[in-house]
Amino acid sequence: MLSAWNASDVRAAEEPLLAAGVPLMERASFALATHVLRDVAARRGPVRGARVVVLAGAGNNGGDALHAGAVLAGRGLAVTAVLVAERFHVPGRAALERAGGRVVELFAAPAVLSAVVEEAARADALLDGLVGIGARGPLRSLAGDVVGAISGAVEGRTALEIAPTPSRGGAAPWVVAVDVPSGIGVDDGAVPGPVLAADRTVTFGAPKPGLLLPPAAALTGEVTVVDIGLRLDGPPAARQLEPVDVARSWPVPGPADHKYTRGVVGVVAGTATYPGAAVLTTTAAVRAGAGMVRYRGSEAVGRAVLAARPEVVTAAGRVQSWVVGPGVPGGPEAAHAGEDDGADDGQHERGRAGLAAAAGRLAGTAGGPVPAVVDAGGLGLLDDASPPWFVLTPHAGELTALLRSRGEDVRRPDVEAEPLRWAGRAHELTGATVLLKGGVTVVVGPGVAYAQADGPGWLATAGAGDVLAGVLGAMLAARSREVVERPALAAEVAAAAALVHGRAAHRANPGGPVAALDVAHAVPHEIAALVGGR
Ligand SMILES: NC(=O)C1=CN([C@@H]2O[C@H](COP(=O)(O)OP(=O)(O)OC[C@H]3O[C@@H](n4cnc5c(N)ncnc54)[C@H](O)[C@@H]3O)[C@@H](O)[C@H]2O)[C@@H](O)CC1
Ligand SMILES: [K+]
Repeated sequence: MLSAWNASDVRAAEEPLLAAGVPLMERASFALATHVLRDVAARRGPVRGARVVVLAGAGNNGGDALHAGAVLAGRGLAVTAVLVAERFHVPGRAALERAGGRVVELFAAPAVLSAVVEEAARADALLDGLVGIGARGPLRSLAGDVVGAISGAVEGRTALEIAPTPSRGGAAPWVVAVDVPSGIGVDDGAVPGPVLAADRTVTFGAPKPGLLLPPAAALTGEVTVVDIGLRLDGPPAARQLEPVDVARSWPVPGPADHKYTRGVVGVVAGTATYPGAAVLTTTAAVRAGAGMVRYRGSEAVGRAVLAARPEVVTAAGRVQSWVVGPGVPGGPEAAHAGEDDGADDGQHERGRAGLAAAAGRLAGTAGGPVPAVVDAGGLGLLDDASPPWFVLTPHAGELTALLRSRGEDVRRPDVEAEPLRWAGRAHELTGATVLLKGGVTVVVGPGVAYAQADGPGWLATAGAGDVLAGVLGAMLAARSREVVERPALAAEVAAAAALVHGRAAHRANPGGPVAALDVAHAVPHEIAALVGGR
């Protein structure tokens, strides 16, 4: 698992070490230079004579970059450091000059900006050391100008574009972000202004949340964490599950298991007009290893489900997790406006009953509360307060509607600009765990947040969300009681489902388009690969 800490926690961890004279900057800058050398060697062959431009800001981030530049100059690379602020890291500059590096005082002669941009565009490597964890807001003054101008000039790179893959060839410089790409929201992943998209981010001590969270996560390139000896003890601000975490916690059945110990998923999804969502959700739940899948929606849809998946049963009975809402019309706004016009095929009533059972509020149900996945039309069926073992799975549009229905003045672009903040707000307002779907999936539960970037862009296709709901339903059913008892566990399971779903999409058709049903069919193979490696 990757754990990310906020800037203030990293600073607090640095303080005692700095007070004790531990050479943190030497450690950081030496490791940074080592990674730059390795990358330049891999791309260019000989490193001697390779051209490096170092963008250095006023603080210690600039210090790291200048000291790394000094190491590179000492190895025979041609290093030019560009100082954007009158205040600069004095020992860093001195080290660089001693090693034979050249310094351009852009702050003293802003007119040389175009020459700087030209040199940067022709460089083999570009180090972005403008600001690190001391950044406040969008890049200002010359730092902003230089990033805007270089982004415009460097082939195929705009300030806000998705980071190119490390295999990107051509003449463009290899961009290495020092600690973080300068100008991102270090704690929240915001991109409030120009940011130079990096090919690699070398981050010190621990990942920062902004490296994992969208939208900034798209600008980091490969993230390399350098251990400089910091001890971070408190809870991380954001986490990212890795395959090994999911493999370790996957409930592999033993000889004593039967379908009820493995978990029964109850599904209310689809309508007679749109039965596909029900087929996808139930198929995914079956494929993800549910002990049993009960389709509890309308009869007409049930026939389509049974035709596709004869393993599914439609009779009432014990359920260990509910999946309510995929392919059911009506979201939060429709429900708020009292629009329940019958086009839902009676699914709203069935969904409400499922959610009431899951909340433990249905008279006469044995077994107590169980987890629930609440998707699409199910989101409009929620009560004012939900338990944390309900996992809401909106995309940005649905989350916006949910928030607006609860009095927040927010629009979709706001949610897209700050997904963690708004998923967190929805968690606060509803009490439920919130999984916000997107290129990077953000999950917020009580005291925990996850950011999962496991799937290809191809996964943005109709039906993919229905498959995720089914996979998550099966995973929640397998750990039903535990999820109800441990408030933060639903978020971990939801993040794990996002990982399995994303990796199954890669597996379904590596590098190419994927269809939702193919993703569902790839799920068992992905699970086998995961648990086979543990
Ligand atoms: N404390 C230490 O000794 C260590 C610090 N490290 C490095 O130091 C960095 C943090 O250093 P600092 O605390 O000096 O802060 P930064 O270097 O991140 O930035 C602070 C400086 O940038 C300017 N600035 C802030 N926001 C700006 C904006 N939006 N536009 C333009 N300029 C802006 C400020 O005027 C300030 O002078 C880390 O990210 C890391 O790279 C590492 O070397 C590890 C050890
Ligand atoms: K930086």
